[in-house]
Amino acid sequence: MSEPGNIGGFRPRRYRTDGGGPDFGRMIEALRRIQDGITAADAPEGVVTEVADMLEKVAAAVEPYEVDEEGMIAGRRVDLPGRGQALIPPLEYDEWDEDHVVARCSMGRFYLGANGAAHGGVIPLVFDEVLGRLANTGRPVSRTAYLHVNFRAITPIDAPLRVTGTVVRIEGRKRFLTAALHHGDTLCADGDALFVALNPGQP
Ligand SMILES: CCCCC/C=C\C/C=C\C/C=C\C/C=C\CCCC(=O)SCCNC(=O)CCNC(=O)[C@H](O)C(C)(C)COP(=O)(O)OP(=O)(O)OC[C@H]1O[C@@H](n2cnc3c(N)ncnc32)[C@H](O)[C@@H]1OP(=O)(O)O
Repeated sequence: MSEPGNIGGFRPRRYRTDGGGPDFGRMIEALRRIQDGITAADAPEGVVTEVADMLEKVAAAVEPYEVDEEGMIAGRRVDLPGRGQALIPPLEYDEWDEDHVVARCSMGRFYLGANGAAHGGVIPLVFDEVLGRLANTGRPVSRTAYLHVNFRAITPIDAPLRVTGTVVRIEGRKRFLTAALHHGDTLCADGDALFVALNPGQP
């Protein structure tokens, strides 16, 4: 299923149209490979130097095109895995409505904590992303007031994971949601969150 086109009143900016245009998704996919590849590598000195030179050239190529937040593409391409923001693991959504969401993802070496387990910080990131978008689906924009996470079992990297999110109840501006992360039948983590709808003018 493709991701919904209008979330919480935000119209995602689509840089590439059917008529062509820059392939932003390909660039972010390459960046994700770089993140995973560099994290996993123990390369010889010549390769490290060569890669550092290339990355400095990459940085110099994009820096002249810096725009303010309104003009940004990363994080706004809701049709791309992880919204085209390389911090967020590449989430693919299978089910989505105003009450629940089911998504898949796999976390590469970039997200490794230790001993094959994902870093504990990435799981709240995934929950905040999935629940934040669910909380804002068909509703005015809200922000996370709290997000409580229970780590039930290690979350393996390079393995298929399933993320579910549910809207439990809504009380005025307050939206209470729960999330779960599974690897097969194993519950790796669950959590509950409060999102509060923003008042006019609230950042
Ligand atoms: C989110 C915008 C993204 C924009 C991106 C643009 C385009 C991209 C396209 C699509 C993307 C779509 C979605 C984005 C995906 C993920 C979103 C992630 C969301 C976040 O990652 S966002 C960052 C982290 N987040 C913050 O940066 C919040 C900092 N914070 C505050 O901004 C305020 O703190 C606020 C607004 C939360 C509340 O402040 P406030 O002044 O408006 O309201 P107040 O304090 O009166 O609370 C009202 C009632 O909530 C209760 N309450 C409040 N806090 C509580 C707590 N902790 N525990 C228990 N109860 C609590 C009170 O007790 C009261 O309850 P009652 O009414 O019953 O008394």
